[in-house]
Amino acid sequence: MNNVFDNILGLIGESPMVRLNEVTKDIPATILAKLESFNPGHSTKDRIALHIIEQAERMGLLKPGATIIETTSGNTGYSIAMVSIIKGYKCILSVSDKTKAEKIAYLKALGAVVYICPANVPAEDPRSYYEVAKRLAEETPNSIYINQYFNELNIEAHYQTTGPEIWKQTEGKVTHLFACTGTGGTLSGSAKFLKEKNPDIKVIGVDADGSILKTFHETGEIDKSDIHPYQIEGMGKNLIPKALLFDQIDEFVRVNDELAAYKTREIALKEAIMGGYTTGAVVQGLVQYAAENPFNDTDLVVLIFPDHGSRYITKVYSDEWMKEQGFTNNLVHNYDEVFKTEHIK
Ligand SMILES: Cc1ncc(COP(=O)(O)O)c(C=O)c1O
Repeated sequence: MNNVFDNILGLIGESPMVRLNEVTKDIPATILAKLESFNPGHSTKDRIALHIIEQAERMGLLKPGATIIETTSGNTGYSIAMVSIIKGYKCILSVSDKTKAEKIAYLKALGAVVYICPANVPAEDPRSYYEVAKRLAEETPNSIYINQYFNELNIEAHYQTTGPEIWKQTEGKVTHLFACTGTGGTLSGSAKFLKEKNPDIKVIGVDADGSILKTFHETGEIDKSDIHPYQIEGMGKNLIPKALLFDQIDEFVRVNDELAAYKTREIALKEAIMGGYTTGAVVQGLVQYAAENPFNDTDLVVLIFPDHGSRYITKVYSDEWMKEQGFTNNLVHNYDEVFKTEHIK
């Protein structure tokens, strides 16, 4: 039999790449997007969920009927819930209240128990999703806490899969790698592998306006004045994750909610790739970087597109949501022309 798998987990990894032809056409380099939405859980987080859970099994930490606990903005939760079903574990997730209802519905559809916690409290506040997950892990017998922000297996998952895939897919010709950083695992693990192959590869992290990561990379200091609420889910942080290897990253660019939102919509309209909000953010990061650091036609740039747009239907893909945010100053599209819906009565 060909292309047949024992269960859904067999489909994790080996995500395809697609050339961007329109949204980056002013940049002379070859730009390839690695589409992590082709994982069965529709995001890059399938890789870490499978790797961390299987590593825990190998170490004898997971007994039958165990409970797996995690903090997540949605994607990691979906992936853990998916792996838990196939492997017979229970799954408890604490999520931020920035997470849209449809993302939570996805988690519940896969049998997860979900705790919704306030986003805009310090990480050490007992109501934060970090602290809630920690408490639940302490209170629940026969449980493990994945702790993706502080788990080095998060980096290892990408070191063993995403990095080698990028090397193989580009036949070793990749010159630049861009990814949004949340836990930092995707970029750190991929970068570590790729820089071992070729130390000249430039690695650029995309941070959120409202997050401390870019300043920390440049100064080694946490600047609390950087911190403010923002809308993009899954990237940027108000703490320093251990899964982020700052020394593997050459530079950070910081993108804001508004420009990332326009770019997400533009990618859907011009490339027919309906990515999540951080898909727009990574392309926006490339555009900003390219304005300061010109590329040439021998450069081969890989962008990680972390997840699928179906999880953002009531957010960045909702015209009403865009207008509520004040994101109406779109230089690329005329809202009335492009975002028009006609009702025939
Ligand atoms: C939508 C989305 N994009 C990007 C990222 C960043 O990936 P990483 O945590 O590996 O840095 C995440 C992580 O939570 C995410 O959910």
